[in-house]
Amino acid sequence: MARRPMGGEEGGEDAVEEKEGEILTPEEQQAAAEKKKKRNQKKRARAKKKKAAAKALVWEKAATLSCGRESRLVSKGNLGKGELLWGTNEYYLSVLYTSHCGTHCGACYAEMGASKRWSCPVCKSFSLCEKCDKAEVKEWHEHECGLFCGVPVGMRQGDTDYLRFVCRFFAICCHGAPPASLPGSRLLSPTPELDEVFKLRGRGKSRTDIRFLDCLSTNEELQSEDFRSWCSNFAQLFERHVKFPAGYTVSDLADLLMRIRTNGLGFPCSDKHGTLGWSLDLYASFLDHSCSPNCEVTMDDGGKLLVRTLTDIQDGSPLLISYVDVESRTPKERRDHLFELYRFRCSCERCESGK
Ligand SMILES: C[S@@+](CC[C@H](N)C(=O)[O-])C[C@H]1O[C@@H](n2cnc3c(N)ncnc32)[C@H](O)[C@@H]1O
Repeated sequence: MARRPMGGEEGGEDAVEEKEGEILTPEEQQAAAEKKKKRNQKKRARAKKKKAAAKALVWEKAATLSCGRESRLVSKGNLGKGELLWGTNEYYLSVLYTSHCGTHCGACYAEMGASKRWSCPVCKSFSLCEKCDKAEVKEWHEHECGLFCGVPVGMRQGDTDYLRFVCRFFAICCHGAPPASLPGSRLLSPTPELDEVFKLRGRGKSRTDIRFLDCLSTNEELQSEDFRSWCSNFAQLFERHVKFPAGYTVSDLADLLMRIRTNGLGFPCSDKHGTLGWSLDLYASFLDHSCSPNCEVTMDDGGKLLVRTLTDIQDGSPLLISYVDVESRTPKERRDHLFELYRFRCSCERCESGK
């Protein structure tokens, strides 16, 4: 029987079919309405997905990754003071400081207080607030929890930031990215511009699917002998107790620990808010430091990492944040502090001019 489209463009999503020249029976009307409802649901889901993808890529509108031996983010177009450049929790791998594990939610990082709902009875290092207490989060946490509890008790005592970070990283390598309600759900998304950095830095084959971690610098020659041997001992001990992702070696892990120290971003990354923990972020970890920054990184209540401009910025200028509180320190104290924490000698304009 010939059909004609109704309600919308010919053959379009909203088309409801009816028999030509006939009045539809109530059953047919109901079936047509059902069909239309389903089509609209699909359409809305597609639009939502598209919107989420556009939102996640918002940084691309504001910045370009300039690749080379030194890589950095530079502005794309002129930017105004106070502009939000990007904000998402989907691209970072993070941990709370050990002292905050029982007081802050392990998914959104909000302080829990009375809203604390769940604490992992096995590792006792991961809690969830009422909002984030979801089955899929607990299920995914079991992967990292199993790794954490597989190492000797001595390794789990005291400060466990590095250990928890490595457990989360291994869990992602072996079991895939966390669900959307945990940070880092898009860490395994393809990032062609990072492939470019990777190639330019001559790092050979990527060790894991979280490629940006291989791109970041280790500043190995500037690390202290003590820290280098700590990294190497940690990696060897870890290997004795935990199965490594295929192709990943003890020396890859020792390098990762150095990268954490050199590139870890405290969040919220400003001394006035205090720091809850730290992360390595696929994009923000390519922001260079300046003692007179033009951007700042903070975190919102839902755990999104926000990058905002502090000044007007001209097209093609580097986007610069301050890794430490600079105003309360003399130039020498600033430089020493940066070296102590991040192992690099600051060569920003302000330091070069001795101010
Ligand atoms: C978080 S990364 C930023 C991305 C980095 N430029 C890269 O190529 O991977 C931090 C590293 O960048 C370099 N860096 C950032 N800001 C700097 C500055 N003001 N002076 C000298 N080196 C800097 C240092 O090597 C530092 O360890």
